[in-house]
Amino acid sequence: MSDEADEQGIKMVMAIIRPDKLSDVKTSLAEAGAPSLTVTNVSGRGSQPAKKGQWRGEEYTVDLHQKVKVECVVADIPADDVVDAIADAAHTGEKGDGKIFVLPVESAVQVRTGKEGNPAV
Ligand SMILES: Nc1ncnc2c1ncn2[C@@H]1O[C@H](COP(=O)(O)OP(=O)(O)OP(=O)(O)O)[C@@H](O)[C@H]1O
Repeated sequence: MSDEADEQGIKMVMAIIRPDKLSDVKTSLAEAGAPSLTVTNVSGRGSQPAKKGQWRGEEYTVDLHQKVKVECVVADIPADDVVDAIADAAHTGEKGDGKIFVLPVESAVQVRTGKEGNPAV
């Protein structure tokens, strides 16, 4: 474990990314040594402009965009490394690339073994 990871405790890196970047992000996380993750389909709003459409002559606005939420909890790997891995893989430079948040995690339990804390992650 690196000194940085030793001091950080358990962190959750939560990223909202483009769905079509999920595959690259998974590869990047595995290469960074953080292959475990949870993925959820979400919709959300940032600065990405709303989309206008028409249905049966009526105009409608879609202000929520389809995104993917990736949650990755780490203890032995610096959260910064995980953030970099996701940011590199998810970047296009266009509006709507998403955001990454880092949250402290109070505790963790591995259900199968009953291990707690860092070893559970
Ligand atoms: N402050 C926030 N709180 C919660 N979710 C957010 C927040 N900002 C962005 N998101 C989520 O991230 C998704 C992508 O955001 P988006 O990339 O549009 O953010 P932005 O940084 O405001 O804009 P851009 O990268 O286009 O300049 C949103 O659809 C939303 O799900």
